[in-house]
Amino acid sequence: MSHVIRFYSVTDTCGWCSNFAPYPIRLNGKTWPTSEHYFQAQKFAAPADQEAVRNARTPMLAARMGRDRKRKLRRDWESVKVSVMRQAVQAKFTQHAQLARLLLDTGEATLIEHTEQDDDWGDGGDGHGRNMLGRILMEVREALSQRT
Ligand SMILES: Nc1c(N[C@@H]2O[C@H](COP(=O)(O)O)[C@@H](O)[C@H]2O)[nH]c(=O)[nH]c1=O
Repeated sequence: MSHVIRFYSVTDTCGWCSNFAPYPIRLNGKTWPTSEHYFQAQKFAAPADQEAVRNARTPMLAARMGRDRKRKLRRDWESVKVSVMRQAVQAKFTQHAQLARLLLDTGEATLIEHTEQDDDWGDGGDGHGRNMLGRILMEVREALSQRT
């Protein structure tokens, strides 16, 4: 029977689903300490701003910098953010074989980022959220399962 997996904190069950999990990715010719660093840095057009986020000591600090509107958000962010997240998550799971295995081992389970903090990437705590991160993880799982 298919089941539901709710994740959020890196230390919880399926914490490796979180973008804060410590798995570096290579993208755009650089190494990013976590998929969160990459995602947050892409909010900015200025290379110096991107680099500052890439160098953040923790994913939480990267998220804080990415959310700080003292840096100038790129104008098209709302229209590109889902593809940026897809790119980050895809890189994470194709560049770490052990993560690809863990994701495939979730089978047909529904993956849900469960948090009251976020009703866009997460479920909003009570299921009203869009769960975009969970959906992208399931898309990436589907793509991995079709690889030969
Ligand atoms: N909102 C949230 C987390 N959610 C994560 O934040 C990222 C999206 O960031 P943004 O689009 O800037 O809100 C994405 O990786 C999502 O999974 N995490 C956390 O520790 N704390 C938070 O409050």
